[in-house]
Amino acid sequence: MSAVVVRTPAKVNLALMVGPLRTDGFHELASVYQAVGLYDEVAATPAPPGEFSVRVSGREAGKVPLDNGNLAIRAARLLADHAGVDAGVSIDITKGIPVAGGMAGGSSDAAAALVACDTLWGTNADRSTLLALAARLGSDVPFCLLGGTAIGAGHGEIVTPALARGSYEWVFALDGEGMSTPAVYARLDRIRDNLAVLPPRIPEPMMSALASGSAAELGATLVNDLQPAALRIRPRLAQVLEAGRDYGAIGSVVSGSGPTCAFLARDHAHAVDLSARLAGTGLCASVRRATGPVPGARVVES
Ligand SMILES: C[C@](O)(CO)[C@H](O)COP(=O)(O)OP(=O)(O)OC[C@H]1O[C@@H](n2ccc(N)nc2=O)[C@H](O)[C@@H]1O
Ligand SMILES: Nc1ncnc2c1ncn2[C@@H]1O[C@H](COP(=O)(O)OP(=O)(O)OP(=O)(O)O)[C@@H](O)[C@H]1O
Repeated sequence: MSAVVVRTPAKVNLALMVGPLRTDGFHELASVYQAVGLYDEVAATPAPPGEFSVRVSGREAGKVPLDNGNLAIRAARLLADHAGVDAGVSIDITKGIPVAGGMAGGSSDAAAALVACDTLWGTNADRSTLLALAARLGSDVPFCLLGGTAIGAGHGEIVTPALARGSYEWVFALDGEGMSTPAVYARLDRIRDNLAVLPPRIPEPMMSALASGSAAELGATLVNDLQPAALRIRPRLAQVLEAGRDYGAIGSVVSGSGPTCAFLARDHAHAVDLSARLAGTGLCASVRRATGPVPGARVVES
């Protein structure tokens, strides 16, 4: 068989409510994820049994590990072990998702590699098996399989599609320098300073906004408990958020663990205007536009 190509999206957390630190090192979460149209492409071609390799091209390719630290390789090995196949694969990733930007780039590649290798090897794993394998690879990986708009529970790995209408116009301000997810969670713990933390809950107004499909309502309810921690680590992000609000964004929030800042625009024309104005501030490394929700990791060619 020739290459299996999978297209896989970035995510933004519309709500990221962080509960107590658990004994396994994860925080209990209540999250609303949305998949947005910034994509990586993951191509899998056959390789001799036991040989797993990865090449990376595209934006920020130099920042991505090429060894077993690459989440796509780990996903391929996990599926081979689970399915009991003596297989190998050569993986080519074309990055379009910011690296270490809080948009689940590596997680999305892991989801894509599961889907690509499952097709390449004919292992025919069912949806629940793929979701369970995804959960072992990282908290965001199951959502990257699912796509759309979904609720995340547990440490983010238990995903359920959300009742959501509408299509939303996003503008993302990228920072040149990535941020470490564990460091941002650790900073939040320091800010909280052992004060009692309630179980996380998704704010009801956000679910109503999604059910109604109103961008203005959704924009007003964007929330991220990690944002204060991300701003302490990277204070310049506060200026980026302020600039977006000044230019009329109807919602603004740090994406996941940051440093990408996400802005909701009123409509397409406003998104074009907002992205040009943000780029003009010189406060961010680059600016990208995307719509959401979009589907999760999908085979586009085989
Ligand atoms: C910030 C988010 O992107 C929001 O969706 C996710 O919570 C992070 O998901 P991820 O990058 O897939 O993270 P994982 O690889 O599962 O975990 C990396 C590290 O982040 C911290 N972590 C992650 C998820 C969670 N619920 N609590 C945590 O404290 C832990 O230190 C963990 O060791
Ligand atoms: N396929 C991959 N693509 C990008 N980074 C990867 C990949 N595999 C492993 N990594 C490593 O993971 C780190 C985090 O990168 P990633 O792009 O997944 O961050 P993120 O978008 O902030 O993640 P999240 O939003 O899930 O917390 C990178 O610094 C890199 O070392």
